[in-house]
Amino acid sequence: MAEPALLNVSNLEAWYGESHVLHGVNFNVRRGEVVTLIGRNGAGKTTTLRSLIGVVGKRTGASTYKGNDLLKVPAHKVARLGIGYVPEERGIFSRLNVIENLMFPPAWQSGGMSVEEIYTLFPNLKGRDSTPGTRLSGGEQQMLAIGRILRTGADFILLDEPTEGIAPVIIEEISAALRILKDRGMTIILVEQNLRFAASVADRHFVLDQGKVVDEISNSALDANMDRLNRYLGV
Ligand SMILES: Nc1ncnc2c1ncn2[C@@H]1O[C@H](COP(=O)(O)OP(=O)(O)OP(=O)(O)O)[C@@H](O)[C@H]1O
Repeated sequence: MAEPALLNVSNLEAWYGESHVLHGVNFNVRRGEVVTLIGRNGAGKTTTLRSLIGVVGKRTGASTYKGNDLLKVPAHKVARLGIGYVPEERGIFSRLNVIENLMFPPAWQSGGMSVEEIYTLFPNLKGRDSTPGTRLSGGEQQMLAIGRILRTGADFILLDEPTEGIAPVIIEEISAALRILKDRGMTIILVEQNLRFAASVADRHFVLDQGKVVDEISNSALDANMDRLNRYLGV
């Protein structure tokens, strides 16, 4: 029998105050998979990630993860389940240097990466311990934001637009790092607008439109479905 999904999101609805943003999101993620959420600006991709970790207003539906309904888990307890969130704005502290940023979150689970392993994964960070976090380039800050989460022992990573505003050469390095993490058994949900990058790491793509998942495309079928996808994206 097929292994049940690691995460099963069913009929997820979410609100910011009076504003009803998600209208019944359905998708699942298997252990060790990389899936993307793609869609136009405002489709609800970031809100879907934020709903999983409990930082929206109201949520309804269900989101089953390792036997827990995430919709019943308060935001401050989600990290203890091994879920790590890397927000689009990255959240690097300007008053802390690289190593202080890296050491900031507690290691919630055993099995997290050591600082050395993080520097092997992201060599740009090596030798930069005392550089203030915000002196790094955007791409290096993204590496630091991902590295910081890997140290906590999280094995399920929610990554919001890691390539936004980042130089192509660094995008390739992040893509290579994500493939290494996948080989190590990590499960990743990636919100992404850069289809080339998404295709370089993902197994499946879920298309969001107006607060719903309207399509699922396997990575191997991406090229054949480019016209359909571009219609969703309004390209
Ligand atoms: N804090 C908030 N308060 C009220 N409405 C919000 C808030 N954040 C987002 N929204 C609205 O919710 C909708 C979905 O936004 P969301 O950020 O999830 O979209 P997205 O698909 O991630 O797009 P983008 O790529 O632009 O971030 C949009 O209409 C947005 O204006």
